Amino acid sequence: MSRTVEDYARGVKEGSRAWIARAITLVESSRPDHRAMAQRLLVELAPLAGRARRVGVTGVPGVGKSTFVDTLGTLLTGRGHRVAVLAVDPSSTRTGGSILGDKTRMSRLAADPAAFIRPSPTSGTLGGVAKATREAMVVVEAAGYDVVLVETVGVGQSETAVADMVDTFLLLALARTGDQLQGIKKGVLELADVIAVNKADGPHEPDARRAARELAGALRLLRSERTVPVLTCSGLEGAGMEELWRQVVAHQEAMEVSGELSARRRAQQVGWTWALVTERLLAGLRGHPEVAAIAPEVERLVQTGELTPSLAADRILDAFGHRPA
Ligand SMILES: Nc1nc2c(ncn2[C@@H]2O[C@H](COP(=O)(O)OP(=O)(O)OP(=O)(O)O)[C@@H](O)[C@H]2O)c(=O)[nH]1
Repeated sequence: MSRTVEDYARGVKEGSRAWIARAITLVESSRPDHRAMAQRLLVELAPLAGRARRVGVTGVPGVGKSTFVDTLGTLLTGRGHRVAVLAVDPSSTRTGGSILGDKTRMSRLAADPAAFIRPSPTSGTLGGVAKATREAMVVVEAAGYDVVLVETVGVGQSETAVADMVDTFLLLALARTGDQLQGIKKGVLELADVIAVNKADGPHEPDARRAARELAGALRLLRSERTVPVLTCSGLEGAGMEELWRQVVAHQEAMEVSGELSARRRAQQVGWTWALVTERLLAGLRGHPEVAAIAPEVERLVQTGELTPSLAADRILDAFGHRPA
């Protein structure tokens, strides 16, 4: 018997883990009939979504994201929250396997009935992966998860994609000797709402504190318009985690008071709409038979220098039938 949108909606609303997982698989699917069902499901679930704290977590591989999310998530479920962990890992589309959101690396949370972990979708472009994660967020929120942690690793534009879907963007950093900003992309620093130097434990603690001070100083020069809290924490031992969550909540409460939170979410929805338009236009262009028919020859002519890239672009857009004025 085939599943109906009503089956999915009922299962998700009841908080059934199996139905939540199936619903996310549905929104990840690129099959046209699945896509149509997924959109109907999302319309059904949307009124129940939007009440969670949405937090992005980024940091270079090795910074300890899995351990951190495991500890933070466990702290929060211990306080009665229901925590969903999602991930955006565009590299998984190439390797076919997502490390982010891997349950075996979040052993406590994986066994926690108040938590739901979903690894990154592994098909499509960053745009496609981000779309699926955004829609998965609607599913988990409708199912009653009131904290959504979205993990990402700094590949390509993935941090921007995640910052565009959360309320608070948290950057995990490591204490390094010398230039503390080395290895952290400037663009990521600009996106961060809260920064924590992780692995501040044992013999590393003084280094981590020093790194946090230096980072805070550097940020004041970089971003004079608002102060970003720079803390230290240990995902492994738990030190600093409560204070870190307090700062995340403080960031969101300040935004709620100023009206910025709803403005941010509205702007994200509009930005998201245009991202979808771009994504679909590009997919339409690539799949267009006349474009496909001339593309190899146009590319050859560009390579031999017989056609300039600009004239080549005109030809491709002509074939698509959408040459801009
Ligand atoms: N001392 C210390 N080590 C940590 C801490 N958190 C993680 N580690 C260690 O750092 C290594 C990497 O940790 P993971 O949690 O797997 O994180 P990751 O490599 O960033 O992996 P991703 O989840 O892909 O980001 C492991 O050997 C952990 O034991 C911490 O707070 N303190």
